[in-house]
Amino acid sequence: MLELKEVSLQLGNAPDDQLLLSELNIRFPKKHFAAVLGPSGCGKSTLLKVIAGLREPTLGHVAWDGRDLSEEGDMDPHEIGYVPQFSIAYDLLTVWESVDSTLSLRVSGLSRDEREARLEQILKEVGLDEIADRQVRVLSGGQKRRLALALELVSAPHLLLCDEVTSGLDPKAEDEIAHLMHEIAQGGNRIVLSVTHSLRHLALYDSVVVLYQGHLAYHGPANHLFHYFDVEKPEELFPRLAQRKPMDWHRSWQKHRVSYGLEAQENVAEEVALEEVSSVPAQDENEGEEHYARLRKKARFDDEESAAEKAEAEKEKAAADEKRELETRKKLDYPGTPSAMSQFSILLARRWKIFFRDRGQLWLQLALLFGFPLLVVVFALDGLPQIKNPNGVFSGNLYEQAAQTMAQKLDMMKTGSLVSGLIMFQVVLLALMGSNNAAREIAGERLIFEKEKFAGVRPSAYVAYKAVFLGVLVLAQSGWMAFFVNYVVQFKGDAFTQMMVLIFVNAALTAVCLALSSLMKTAEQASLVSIYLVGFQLPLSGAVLALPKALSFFTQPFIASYWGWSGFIQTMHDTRFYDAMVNVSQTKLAAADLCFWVLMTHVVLGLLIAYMGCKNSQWE
Ligand SMILES: Nc1ncnc2c1ncn2[C@@H]1O[C@H](COP(=O)(O)OP(=O)(O)OP(=O)(O)O)[C@@H](O)[C@H]1O
Repeated sequence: MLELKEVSLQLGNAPDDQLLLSELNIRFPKKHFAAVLGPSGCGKSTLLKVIAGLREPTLGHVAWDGRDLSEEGDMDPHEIGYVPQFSIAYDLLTVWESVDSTLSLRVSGLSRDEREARLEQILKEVGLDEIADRQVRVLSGGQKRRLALALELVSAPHLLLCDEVTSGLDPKAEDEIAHLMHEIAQGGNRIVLSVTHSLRHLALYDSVVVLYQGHLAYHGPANHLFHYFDVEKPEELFPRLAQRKPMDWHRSWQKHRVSYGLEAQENVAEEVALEEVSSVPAQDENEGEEHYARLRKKARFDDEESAAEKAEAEKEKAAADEKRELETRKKLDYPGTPSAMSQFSILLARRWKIFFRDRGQLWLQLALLFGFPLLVVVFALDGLPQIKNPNGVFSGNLYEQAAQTMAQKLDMMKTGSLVSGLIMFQVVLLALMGSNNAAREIAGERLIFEKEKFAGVRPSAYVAYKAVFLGVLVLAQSGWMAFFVNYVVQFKGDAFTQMMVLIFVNAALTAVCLALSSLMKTAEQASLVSIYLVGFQLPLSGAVLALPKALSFFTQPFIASYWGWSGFIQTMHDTRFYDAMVNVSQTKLAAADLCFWVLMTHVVLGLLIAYMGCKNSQWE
């Protein structure tokens, strides 16, 4: 039994702040399919979120089987399924892969055969078994809704919350999905709540909840609905609601709930009600009450015998359902949620699959990987002989030798400037790659992640897999950049340390952009902020123009390219370019060790913030 007791939700603390839900008292028995209806913005989705534990009620509480969820903790992820309004599957995975990865992420301990049998059964149940190998991106709207339901069925939840699962579908697809939800409610011993705008399938629902501006205007059998609101056609319901104040509907329902609510259904045989319900408007309170009292009495005497038989049959069926449910649960619940390590490897394998299937992203990565180092080399071509062999041999008389020394110093200045510029160029390009790697990584799939987190995926497993996936990209990008550029240009100094510096710069920007990605609401926002961050790397590094001291004191710690550039130049400390590079830039270089420490701090802080960003909920 799901029970809402005096549930209210207010946006702020002030008395006149918007009230999204007001003193809701609703009970749903097991094996129940209920519709949540109401005009747009009346609080239907908010109600589902409160039940799901995604939003805390300001007052009142939600209880499941007598357990107060606000005091004794939310339901376990496997107990509850939530189908949100947005798509929760990756376009590039097939139907089978989507359900398979969700099952693996949510339920542990199944053998390969058991998993396959379970997958086949679920896909059959939702009618997707014929198109199991089709990619999500080519599914129709109705098929996507079926898939969303399939993803929730993997853990056989006791409570399934569906937020506008039928909206935007053509009438045939809408019919099919509504029937499917009905079957899901009947087949398992579960409660299915469906938020909907559609009044087309009222006969399918065991009960209908009508909300009006956060107030409960009705919760009872569908066949009493029109009578209660004194309307004849479904389309008259919402205009009818608008004729009274939300509080009046609330009060009216308080008065009539015993006559019209689910309690009334228990007493009044459905056929009698359907047959005899005449137009008794809700406002004619006394007449309405008497009418229903008469109906209840008649129904009790007429159907006493058949009601007893019916109750017996229902009891038997419920026991059989319970047994079947228990058997499924033995397999699905008790093994528990997979460990963080298993979730990590499932998520990582899935990410690589999507990465290699996303042709656009793959080509872009390859273009950056090979194109950027080539670009650096092109800029180095003119100065290559000097970089490779800076030592000239002087000849001639003293005057000529002095002129040669002067010319060599000028050359050295130019070469030093070129080398410093090439180092900064590499650093900035790697910063750009870092931002391209990570900016969309979390924000671009935030709602899918929120959904998976709700279903039991740990933020630690999620951030760890992102770190490893992006780490591989960083190693490939920085490793190849360092190797290729050094091979052609032949920088002096320790090549390995230079490669490490480049890896750390890329990793620092990748981690920081991942953190931004976890904090931003949309992928576009995250990309924009990350691009600004990269754009400021060059001017604020001090490599081109020396910064005012006061400014550099505040900005330098955050500018990874300064530390990368500085650290790289320090590897050439013993070469003849060093002084030239230092003189050209006029910016004080940091010690090599310090550069590594600061870059490492960027990486660690970036990942830490990404973790905290992922822990925070971002459903809105
Ligand atoms: N975090 C929030 N801040 C401000 N207003 C909010 C917030 N969450 C919900 N609301 C407001 O609460 C009201 C109810 O929103 P909700 O999404 O529950 O409505 P709904 O009945 O599901 O609407 P629809 O049928 O259009 O999806 C709306 O007016 C919405 O703007």
